[in-house]
Amino acid sequence: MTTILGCIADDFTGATDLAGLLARSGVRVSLRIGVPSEPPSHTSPFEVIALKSRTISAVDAVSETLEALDWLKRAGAQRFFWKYCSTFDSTDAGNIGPVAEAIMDDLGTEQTIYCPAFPENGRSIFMGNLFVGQQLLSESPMKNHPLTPMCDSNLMRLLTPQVTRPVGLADRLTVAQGASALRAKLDTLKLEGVAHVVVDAVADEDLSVIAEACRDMPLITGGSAVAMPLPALYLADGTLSADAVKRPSPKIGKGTIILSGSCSAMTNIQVANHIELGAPSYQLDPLKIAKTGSALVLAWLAAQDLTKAPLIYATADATSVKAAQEVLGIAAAGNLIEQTLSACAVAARDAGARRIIVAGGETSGAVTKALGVSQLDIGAEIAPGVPWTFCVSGEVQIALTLKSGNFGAKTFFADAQQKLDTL
Ligand SMILES: Nc1ncnc2c1ncn2[C@@H]1O[C@H](COP(=O)(O)OP(=O)(O)OP(=O)(O)O)[C@@H](O)[C@H]1O
Ligand SMILES: O=C(O)[C@@H](O)C(=O)CO
Repeated sequence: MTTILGCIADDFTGATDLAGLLARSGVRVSLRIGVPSEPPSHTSPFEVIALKSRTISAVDAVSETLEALDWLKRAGAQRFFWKYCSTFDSTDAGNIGPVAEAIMDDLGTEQTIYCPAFPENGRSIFMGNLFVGQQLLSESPMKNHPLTPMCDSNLMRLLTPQVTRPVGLADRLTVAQGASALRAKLDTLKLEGVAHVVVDAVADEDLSVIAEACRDMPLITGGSAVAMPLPALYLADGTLSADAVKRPSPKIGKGTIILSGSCSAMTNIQVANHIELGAPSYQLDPLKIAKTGSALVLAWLAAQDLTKAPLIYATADATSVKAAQEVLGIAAAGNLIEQTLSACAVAARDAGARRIIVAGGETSGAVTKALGVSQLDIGAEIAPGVPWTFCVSGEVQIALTLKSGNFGAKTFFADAQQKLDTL
């Protein structure tokens, strides 16, 4: 089936988040891990390519994104979506702007929008400032993120140094007037030479207005939520045929492993809750692993009953993370954890785990690569932006969920298992 919307995400949990929100409409969504080496075949109307480009150099991020764009064009897509984090995570060098400009240049389009708002998960934008719940981004726990600490909340200020063309704002007062008013504002800004427009949104109704106003733009950029209304719009006008429905979920065995490399505030709560509920757990300490390697945790894992959903986690508070980073370096500490959790994922699968729950975007990127997964079918959502996915790893069918650091309820790990039992 021809691809209607080609999507590129800068991390793996972000990709499943986007795919899950698109799949809410009931349409088939396919997620590719990295740019497929094969030319497009058996494609879905919505294709999402997951990159791990959030924290790599802008030059590399641009080159990987353009490769993904080329594959999606060959799949038939004429409209594209560039997905980054709902908390606008980027390093000081910043990949979001350079990637957007490279896609715009390739498509020959003069303007795009930036809307990371995800109201269901507490991310809203007002007068260009991004909020997490009631806090400004820079005052939220995102200020302590291990890889991309966010110390400014103003999206225009964050974006301007990342791009070469002018940045502007379509504020909530315009969005509240509806799609025609927003389109008119975008046209005015375009005449003024504004290529990059941050668009305010504080509620799902705003996202519907934005999607309607921007649905024909060659490129939309943002968090997953602004893409959510698009399938219904494409179904309504016949761009998408009604037979593009999702496949039923396969039955998956009970063996489960939970791997958490996220240090977000929410994951810390979820890990604590799962331990309180009595699940077997093993805490990874980067400083110890640097000295002794992963043999100890692998031995612990080999002795576990996988039907009890054991949890292996590096999740820690900001002070412990900083202490490890000071000794090992930020990237090295992260890599060490990612490699260890990846080795645990493969060992657990080989020992019979068929349900693999991963917390953290970078962590998910590493684990998915180690599992050799290349394509995922998107199933039911466990929490907003976190779907179960189904894929083949090492010739066995597994269910995999990749949880964004801050997503999911306190009981997410139990919720995930229950959800699969009810499918
Ligand atoms: N105890 C620790 N000390 C130092 N670094 C750690 C520790 N635990 C995890 N890390 C690293 O911190 C990073 C966390 O990033 P990751 O993207 O996985 O989670 P997240 O940012 O919470 O998730 P998301 O990107 O989905 O919001 C990873 O590179 C991980 O290896
Ligand atoms: O948008 C979000 O918050 C998530 O999908 C994400 O990108 C986490 O890495």
